[in-house]
Amino acid sequence: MANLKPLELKWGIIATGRISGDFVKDLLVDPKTRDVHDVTHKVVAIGSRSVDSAQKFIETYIGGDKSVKAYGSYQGVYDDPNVDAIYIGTPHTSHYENARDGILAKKHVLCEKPVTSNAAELRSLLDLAKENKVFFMEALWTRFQPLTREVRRIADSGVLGEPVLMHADLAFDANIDNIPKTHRMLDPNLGGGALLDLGPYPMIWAIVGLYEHPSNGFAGPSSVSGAMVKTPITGVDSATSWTLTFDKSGMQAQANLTVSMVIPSNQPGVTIRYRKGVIKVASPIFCPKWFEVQYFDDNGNVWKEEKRTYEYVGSGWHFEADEVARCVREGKLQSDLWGWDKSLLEMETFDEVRKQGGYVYPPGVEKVV
Ligand SMILES: NC(=O)C1=CN([C@@H]2O[C@H](COP(=O)(O)OP(=O)(O)OC[C@H]3O[C@@H](n4cnc5c(N)ncnc54)[C@H](OP(=O)(O)O)[C@@H]3O)[C@@H](O)[C@H]2O)C=CC1
Ligand SMILES: O=C1OC[C@@H](O)[C@H](O)[C@H]1O
Repeated sequence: MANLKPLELKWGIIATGRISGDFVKDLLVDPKTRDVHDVTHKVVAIGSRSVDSAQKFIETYIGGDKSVKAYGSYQGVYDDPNVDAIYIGTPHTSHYENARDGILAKKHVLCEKPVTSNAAELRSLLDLAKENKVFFMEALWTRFQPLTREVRRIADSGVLGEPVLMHADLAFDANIDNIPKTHRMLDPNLGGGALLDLGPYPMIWAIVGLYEHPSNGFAGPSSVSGAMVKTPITGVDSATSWTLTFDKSGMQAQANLTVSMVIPSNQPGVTIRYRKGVIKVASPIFCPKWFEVQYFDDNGNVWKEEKRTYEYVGSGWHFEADEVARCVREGKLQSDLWGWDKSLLEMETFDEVRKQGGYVYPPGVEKVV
């Protein structure tokens, strides 16, 4: 790797909201600060519904760099021959159309979470990515952070035995009594609610902890059971709980997952309980900075404990960007770490939990059913 000339991936950014700014700040961090020498990133185009917003974004985040093109439409970015890959930072319910248009223009795509509004939209995008031979990935940034890779390595080593039970929780206070009903967290037309916005994070930990565990062998859950609390403000879920049972291939384990957008604390994080120990991952679970492992003796007493902490320049979104660049360099259509099967498991789970919870999108939201 270190001997290769670094690949410079040229990015076009779709939308100028909060997460696009966070992502671009991380793209501009020198990869060497995280010991990455095989890929680099360059932002070459910004697309917005308003050219003024695109220009303002360039001034705010890219120091007014005149070489970056500002477009008053997303299509301008898709059509720009200088763009290799697009990053989609629009609300959930636009992801399908933005990704489709980008793929049809033969751009590689990194699309924010949740990747689509439902599993049918995602399946349609995966077919299109295959047909057009472009890389496609949901921006589940947590999966690429060094902490998550290390949790996987320890679990894979077998030292903790099989997983049995896990809990992953993410909550924050979205101030729903005071934001407009048209805000993306509240508006069902924008896929509002806790499940779609926060649910990808408990899911990534269930996938890392149970689905990916060697004794499960990537078998899907045998059951999904969920319940929702709906806010009277717009009817979207303010809190949701769901349970996944993994017992199709020898391992017998359950994930209990919870999200809320009305609690101002994101404790308790993630706990994965194995037959011979436990891994506790700190909150916030989308970008934890430490985890600890307890090792049990034959009587279930702790005989060893260790804690690992992580620090790096930037906020943690650059690791997913590095993964995109490496996959593009290798001609891959999907990532080994967050492949299409995982986004599909996430979206199929959300479809089922919404069905059980009685959350029906308004007509026209789902572009593929
Ligand atoms: N990975 C992470 O850590 C995070 C991921 N996210 C994900 O990113 C996506 C965007 O979230 P966030 O940045 O907070 O949202 P914002 O509301 O801050 O920004 C969304 C942007 O999308 C564009 N847009 C296009 N259509 C619409 C529409 N109908 N209504 C509003 N905006 C629209 C706008 O950009 P323009 O005017 O330039 O076209 C807008 O600025 C969500 O899917 C969310 O789940 C969000 C936060 C953190
Ligand atoms: O991805 C996210 O992570 C952090 C939350 O604040 C945000 O609402 C969500 O979109």
